Amino acid sequence: MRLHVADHPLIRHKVTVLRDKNTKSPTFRLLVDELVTLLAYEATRDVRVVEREVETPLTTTTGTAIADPPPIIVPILRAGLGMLDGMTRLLPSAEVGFLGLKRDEETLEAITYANRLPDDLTGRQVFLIDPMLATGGSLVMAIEYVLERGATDVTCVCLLAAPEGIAHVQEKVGDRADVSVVVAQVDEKLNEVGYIVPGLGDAGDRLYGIVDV
Ligand SMILES: O=P(O)(O)OC[C@H]1O[C@H](OP(=O)(O)OP(=O)(O)O)[C@H](O)[C@@H]1O
Ligand SMILES: O=c1cc[nH]c(=O)[nH]1
Ligand SMILES: [Mg+2]
Repeated sequence: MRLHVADHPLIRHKVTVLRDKNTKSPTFRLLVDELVTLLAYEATRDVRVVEREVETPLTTTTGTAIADPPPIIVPILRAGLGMLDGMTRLLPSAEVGFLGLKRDEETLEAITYANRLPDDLTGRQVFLIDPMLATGGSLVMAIEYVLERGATDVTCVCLLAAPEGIAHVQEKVGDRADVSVVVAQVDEKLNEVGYIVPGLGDAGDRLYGIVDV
């Protein structure tokens, strides 16, 4: 697994406002969207492309186009939905699949409750989006899900990660070079109930305002 931690003052500034417990859902949603745009720039560095001829007003030259079939973006519901618009803005030709995972807050194990993805993902490039990588259980489940269906290039885009979660993903994925994690910031640790510290709380609740769904 490859790990890329974005290190940019604008990203740090926006994450700081996200962390603030007084930041309300409308601002939180806006900031998540802006952060995805900044992170997606790095996360799409290896997006598959082909050469494409283009006629300028002066001549013909060789340019670049997103390859076909296009990548598949998979938001991990609920919180990952907050990152979807930002990703599709940069990759408008991408297809979108959905994976609903909910962490059991007692056992900290992820449970799948929804799946709207093709069974056959042979050779496809997939972008998994979820703001929080805590124990890593949810992300590992999502990565295994798409790899088992044949995906060959998986990029995970997260906002905050705990070192424990990164280690867990690393252990499960091993040295596969076609799985990468791009994250805005790596936090200090997980607390005793599996929350990222300092973190930002429950990303789904903060995005959508509903607690305990
Ligand atoms: O790394 P983990 O320990 O698995 O935790 C991270 C997961 O927890 C959050 O989702 P949650 O289960 O709260 O669902 P939600 O998006 O519906 O709030 C988050 O969006 C991740 O999917
Ligand atoms: O800190 C955490 C951990 C899991 N899920 C969240 O939304 N936040
Ligand atoms: Mg949640």
